[in-house]
Amino acid sequence: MNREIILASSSPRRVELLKQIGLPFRVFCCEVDETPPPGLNPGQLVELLAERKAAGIAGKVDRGIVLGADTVVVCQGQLLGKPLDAEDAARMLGKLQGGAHEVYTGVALVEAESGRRSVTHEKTVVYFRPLGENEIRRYAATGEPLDKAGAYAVQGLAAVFIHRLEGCYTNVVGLPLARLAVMLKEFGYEVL
Ligand SMILES: Cc1cn([C@H]2C[C@H](O)[C@@H](COP(=O)(O)OP(=O)(O)OP(=O)(O)O)O2)c(=O)[nH]c1=O
Repeated sequence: MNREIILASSSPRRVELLKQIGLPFRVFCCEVDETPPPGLNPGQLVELLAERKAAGIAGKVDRGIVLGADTVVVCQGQLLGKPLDAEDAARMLGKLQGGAHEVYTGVALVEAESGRRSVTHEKTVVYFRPLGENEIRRYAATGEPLDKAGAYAVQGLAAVFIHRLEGCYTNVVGLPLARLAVMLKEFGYEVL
């Protein structure tokens, strides 16, 4: 029988993605220190933060598989987290428009009983069409960008900005589901 999955995330997008594949799970999240040590590349950074989130909860529960994740956007070598406000969102979107950028999501599984861990990340390349200043300003004013890495939601209104994507779509939303299924299988957990 499959063990309980505990999602160590406050992200409603990750909740929706897990529901999409019919996994029974509960949410248990706590604040973790998201300040990274210097010198990490984006893949190492998202893995570290995903692992911190999962390990923090695994220490608080008796049993189950704890899932942590973290998403960042990288544009021309620069890391874009969540925007501070609409103005910051417009600045980020100005960088993203008319070109390609990468979205990295780190995924960590920690088995509470044994402490066994599996950590990895996935990268997707996203292409924005050129955007006008008014379009950027109006999108920033919708509020959609505010809690999203890189100041956009591919699953929302920003779908009209994205003309091409290389790699896993759900990775951009915040959790690479195909990768997750493979990781869970290593823990003896069958999604199907
Ligand atoms: C690029 C992109 C990001 N995002 C979201 C996914 C993540 O929820 C968020 C990045 O922030 P994260 O720090 O990865 O996650 P979170 O703060 O929402 O939740 P928690 O730390 O509790 O796990 O941006 C989208 O929803 N759509 C997109 O297209």
